Amino acid sequence: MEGETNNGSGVAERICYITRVESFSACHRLHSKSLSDEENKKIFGKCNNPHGHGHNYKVEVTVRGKIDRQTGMVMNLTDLKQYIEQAIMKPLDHKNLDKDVPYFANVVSTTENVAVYIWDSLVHLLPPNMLYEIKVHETDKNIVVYRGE
Ligand SMILES: Nc1nc2c(c(=O)[nH]1)N=C([C@H](O)[C@H](O)COP(=O)(O)OP(=O)(O)OP(=O)(O)O)CN2
Ligand SMILES: [Zn+2]
Repeated sequence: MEGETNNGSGVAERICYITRVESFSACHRLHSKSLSDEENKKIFGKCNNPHGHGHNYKVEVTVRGKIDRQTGMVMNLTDLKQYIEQAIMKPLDHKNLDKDVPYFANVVSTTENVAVYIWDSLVHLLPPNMLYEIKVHETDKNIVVYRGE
């Protein structure tokens, strides 16, 4: 059957995807240091406002793996919650992304780059090859997916 692998003992193993959702609030300004003020204004428009603006971001973290026969879990969602706390909530929640998060000092705080930041932070905490996808909702209408490519 599709999605099954064999663990060598003839017993089929099932691959499953599990997702945990968290929300954080942050402000930012879209501004590139490698562009002139005029170019920034032209490209980013209202999002280049010098005083910034805020979002209630929603992040979906998806992990892929085998369902462990003994525990019935791909991984314990309580553990995933703690990794998310460490990699997303502590550094980003109620922060000015551009000023409080060193990563964004020279990286434009687009949702694409927020997704990459979250991937790079989480991938080191999770067991190897388990992180599958980061989906960031900047607004209800603007959604970015990053799969580590
Ligand atoms: N490729 C990207 N484009 C834009 C990003 C981004 O991260 N990646 N971000 C923004 C702004 O940060 C902005 O805050 C988006 O706001 P806005 O366009 O107002 O959001 P909505 O589309 O949800 O609002 P409506 O006005 O209701 O359409 C811009 N571009
Ligand atoms: Zn924005």
